Amino acid sequence: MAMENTGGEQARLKQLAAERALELVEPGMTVGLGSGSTATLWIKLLGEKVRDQGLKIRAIASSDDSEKLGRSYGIPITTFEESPSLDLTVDGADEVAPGLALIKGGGGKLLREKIVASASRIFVVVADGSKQVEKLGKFPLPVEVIQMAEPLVSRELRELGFTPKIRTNQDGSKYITDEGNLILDCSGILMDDPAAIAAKLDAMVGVVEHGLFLGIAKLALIAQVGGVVERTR
Ligand SMILES: O=C[C@H](O)[C@H](O)[C@H](O)COP(=O)(O)O
Repeated sequence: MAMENTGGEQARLKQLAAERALELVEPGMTVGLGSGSTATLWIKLLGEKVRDQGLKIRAIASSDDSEKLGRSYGIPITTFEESPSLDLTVDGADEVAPGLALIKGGGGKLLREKIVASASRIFVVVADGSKQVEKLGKFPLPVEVIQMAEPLVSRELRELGFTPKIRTNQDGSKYITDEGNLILDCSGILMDDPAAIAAKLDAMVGVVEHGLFLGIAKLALIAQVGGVVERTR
């Protein structure tokens, strides 16, 4: 276990999960490109297949960064107008709990990630073993909010028992999402009933989206020292 915690070993495990997920891609598919370090490894592998082996796919990206990366390999980027549903999306997660309940959004991309994931026939999570938890919530839950509503939403989140913190950049400025909103990182609750919390967040005016992905993932590819474990819902 100790080895899994070292940065180099964690990077190797992420790569293993990404490699396994590449096996799921078939010619002709429309795929969703996730965001974050693990999804990035998968996009690079996919991009190499497109660039070097002529694999024919189309993609919709869950962030500006992933779209740019995909385009750099020549992956054709499409839209929901042209392709209303996706065959497969591969994305990372910050926490993976039983039932494939997830916290996502550590990189701030949760809004488009959830749109892309929800439009996918198969949503696959790629992660190293450190992301597995029994209960969600040790990783602060990212909640994307409209800027002017932040004080109101923060108050409601505190009433629920969360400690919300506005996400900032390294220079101390507020982190702004690809869609121009703020992220509140909400700590303080280990979730016995994530669905109940999701319902409360969904009902808050000013909340654009939150990082609880429940009932969306069909498969998780979790890379551990012994190999890649497949977990289904
Ligand atoms: O907003 C970011 C995404 O939800 C990422 O997929 C998540 O934070 C996991 O990222 P990583 O693979 O870098 O741990």
